[in-house]
Amino acid sequence: MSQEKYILAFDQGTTSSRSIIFDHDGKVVAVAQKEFQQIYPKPGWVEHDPMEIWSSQSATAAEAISRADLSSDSIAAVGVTNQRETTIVWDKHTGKPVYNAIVWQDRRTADYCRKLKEDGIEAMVSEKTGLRLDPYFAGTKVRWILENVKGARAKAEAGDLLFGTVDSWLVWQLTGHKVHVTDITNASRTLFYNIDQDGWDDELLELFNVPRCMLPEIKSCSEVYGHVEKNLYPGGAPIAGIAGDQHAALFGQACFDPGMAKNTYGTGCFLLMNMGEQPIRSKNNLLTTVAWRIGDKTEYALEGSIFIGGAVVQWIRDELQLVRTAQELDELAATVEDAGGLFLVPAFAGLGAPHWDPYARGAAVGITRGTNRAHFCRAALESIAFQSADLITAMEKDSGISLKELRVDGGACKSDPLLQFQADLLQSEVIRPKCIETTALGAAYLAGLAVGFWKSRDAITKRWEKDHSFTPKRQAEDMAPLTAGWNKALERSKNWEDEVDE
Ligand SMILES: Nc1ncnc2c1ncn2[C@@H]1O[C@H](COP(=O)(O)OP(=O)(O)O)[C@@H](O)[C@H]1O
Ligand SMILES: O=P(O)(O)OC[C@H](O)CO
Repeated sequence: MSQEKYILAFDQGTTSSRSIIFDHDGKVVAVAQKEFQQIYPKPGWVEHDPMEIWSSQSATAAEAISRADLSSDSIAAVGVTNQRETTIVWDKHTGKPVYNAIVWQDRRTADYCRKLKEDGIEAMVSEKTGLRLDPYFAGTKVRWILENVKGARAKAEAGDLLFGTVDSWLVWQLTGHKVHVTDITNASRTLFYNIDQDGWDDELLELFNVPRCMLPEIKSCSEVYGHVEKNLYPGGAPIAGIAGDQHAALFGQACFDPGMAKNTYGTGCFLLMNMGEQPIRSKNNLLTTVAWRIGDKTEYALEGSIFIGGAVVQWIRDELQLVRTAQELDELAATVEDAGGLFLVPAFAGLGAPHWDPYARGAAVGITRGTNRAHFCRAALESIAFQSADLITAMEKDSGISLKELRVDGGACKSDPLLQFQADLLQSEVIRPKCIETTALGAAYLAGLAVGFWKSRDAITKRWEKDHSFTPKRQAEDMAPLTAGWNKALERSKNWEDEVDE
């Protein structure tokens, strides 16, 4: 067994839990991954079982440690990164969740958000939080649980229930129900966090009718929060880094200077641009979010969030069953030059930035007698790139920066046809790094910095390595009609559902 030290990152994503062990060079030593059940109780609703989130995550930790043939004491620190906004409420005495986790994609609070908007509340909420009144964020989900789960409100008010995003839930479990914390990036996605005053906001808590005593303590992204219980893996290791997955990916991509941006092509797509030490407000329907806090220094980012990215590939594979694997979809998409006039708008969970329409639903338009399987595959990949390009247009307007290069990561960035089309649409360079597990890597770096495993950000910048660069092959004027077609298709998908609540 090795005597060297390593960092273990817990990457709790929307569709799977992963544990990845990194060495001092930031190289992957072992990976273990476990998918878990997606629960769709009604159209527009998405839930996870919090106990399965925990059991899948802890099982992968044990498996990764065993695959690398390490003992728990070889782990210098643990970093935690997570699907954000997904909301869990549990009983602090029994440790049992009072309801399933309500997932970030869940639209059940759309009508409530609409009512608040009609009451003219959104400007106040956006001003305080940098977010929007959209079912995406945790706040209205917590309220839904308190309103709809029998006995929950009374228990919450008596101080018997705790709320947490997935990071809080994992740390609570890892520490044997002792530590109830969150980090500032996850806090900044709740609708309870005041971005200027840097703390939970009483006016917002009152608006959503959520007792303050349920909330976790807000911490930085890189410090020791507690230690893993002895009977768990890796027993005794310090938990020393926490960040929401998109913030961790920005860190893992070494986007440390203002203007540097990354796009993660996972279940959804999330584009973040480092904005430095000022929380710049978007005028183009993006979000202002905390990039990270290390020590006393907080840095901010502008974010564009797309709800369905790589998930459209899964949909083609699992629901339409046009292909057996994502790789087959890439290969088939590469057999045609274009989508033959087909546009697919995967608004399955409404539209996120920059449209923010929880009532939008998926649309496929431009179908002709000649439309075939390959066109569907190609249109699916193109839809991911079109949505991302919409974010970049908004971000360039907000930041005044014309993006010269985009760093990419996440499962779907393995797709060459997707990244080539993205470069053509953006007319800029799209760069895939050697390590595309940048989310886990970012969490590992945050944990490693806290315990002195790595000394500085320079050490991280030096370790970032390019794998492949996609440069535009088509002219801007060739792409313009495609963008026009996409915009027409988008309009067809908007404002489709009338009601989302029960
Ligand atoms: N070769 C590929 N081409 C296109 N999409 C892919 C490919 N491989 C994986 N994906 C997509 O990547 C997504 C998974 O990425 P991942 O970063 O693991 O997601 P998450 O962290 O959101 O669970 C899936 O939606 C899958 O369809
Ligand atoms: O699980 P992912 O990687 O799709 O990320 C989900 C996001 O954090 C939701 O905001």
